Amino acid sequence: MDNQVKHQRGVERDVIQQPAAAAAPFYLPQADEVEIFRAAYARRLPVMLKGPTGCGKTRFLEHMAHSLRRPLVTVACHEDLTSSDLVGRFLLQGDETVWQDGPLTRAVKEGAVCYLDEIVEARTDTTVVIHPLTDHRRQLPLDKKSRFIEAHDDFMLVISYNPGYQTALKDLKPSTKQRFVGINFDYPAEEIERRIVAGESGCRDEALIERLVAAGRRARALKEHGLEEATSTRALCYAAELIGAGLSPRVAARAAMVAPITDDPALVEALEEIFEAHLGAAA
Ligand SMILES: Nc1ncnc2c1ncn2[C@@H]1O[C@H](COP(=O)(O)OP(=O)(O)OP(=O)(O)O)[C@@H](O)[C@H]1O
Repeated sequence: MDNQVKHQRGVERDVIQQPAAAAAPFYLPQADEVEIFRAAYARRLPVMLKGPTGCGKTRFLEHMAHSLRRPLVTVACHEDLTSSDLVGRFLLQGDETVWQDGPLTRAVKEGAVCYLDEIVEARTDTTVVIHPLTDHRRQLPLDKKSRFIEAHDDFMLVISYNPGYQTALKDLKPSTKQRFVGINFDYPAEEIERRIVAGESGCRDEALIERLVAAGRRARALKEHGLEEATSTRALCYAAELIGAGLSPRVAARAAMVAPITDDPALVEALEEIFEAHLGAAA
């Protein structure tokens, strides 16, 4: 992707996406998320995208950043991520010590949308640096340089939060959560999910899409019966892609929606039964 520049130093896997002239990434709205996001952006309020894995949060933000013509800086947060990874640090270059901005600092300076994906995973000191950015101050503290920087007028902070993943030990503090406008996401309604799967995979066989999505949705219900991870819209899109690449629907469903999520023999059997009922025998 030539509109993406990967920065490997400072923080792993943060990605800057410049708004390309091409069409916005395909995104089908589920409810009023586009209106809420636009209103929040108009007032530069920080936003929290809440919802389970693979339900469209990242795609939504890519779409919104593109339509608002803002660059998008994405940081996949992880348990070793510290505030210095976000803000920046002094690095030794030859005999010199030079300051290198982290992805959050770059976004604050350039007026980008900064997406901290699963910030709850990061070290708690990261929430300290985002607090002054989320209120009227719109400032980023650079402790190591003993100063604050003012956010660019167009800067916006967005975090994601998966309510299913939190534990008593690992959760955002209420005082952090209430600094954000929350937008709820879930797996889309069936008709919308069919259109997403068809749109993403390019599959024109409506009957097949209908059966595949119906099967995925039944499999999703097994989350209530011990499946750790629900069958996501992403997994359904993968299955449709595999079918497009020549696999039989059953084999594609197994590869995209069974193997990655469970090894439990009883659950595998239950999933296989669902896919056989909807998609026929494996070829
Ligand atoms: N409303 C939608 N419109 C278009 N595509 C969608 C939509 N929802 C989901 N998808 C498809 O599902 C895939 C996964 O969505 P996405 O990566 O946005 O999920 P996510 O909620 O950010 O997941 P995670 O929490 O795991 O990061 C997308 O790449 C896209 O193919």
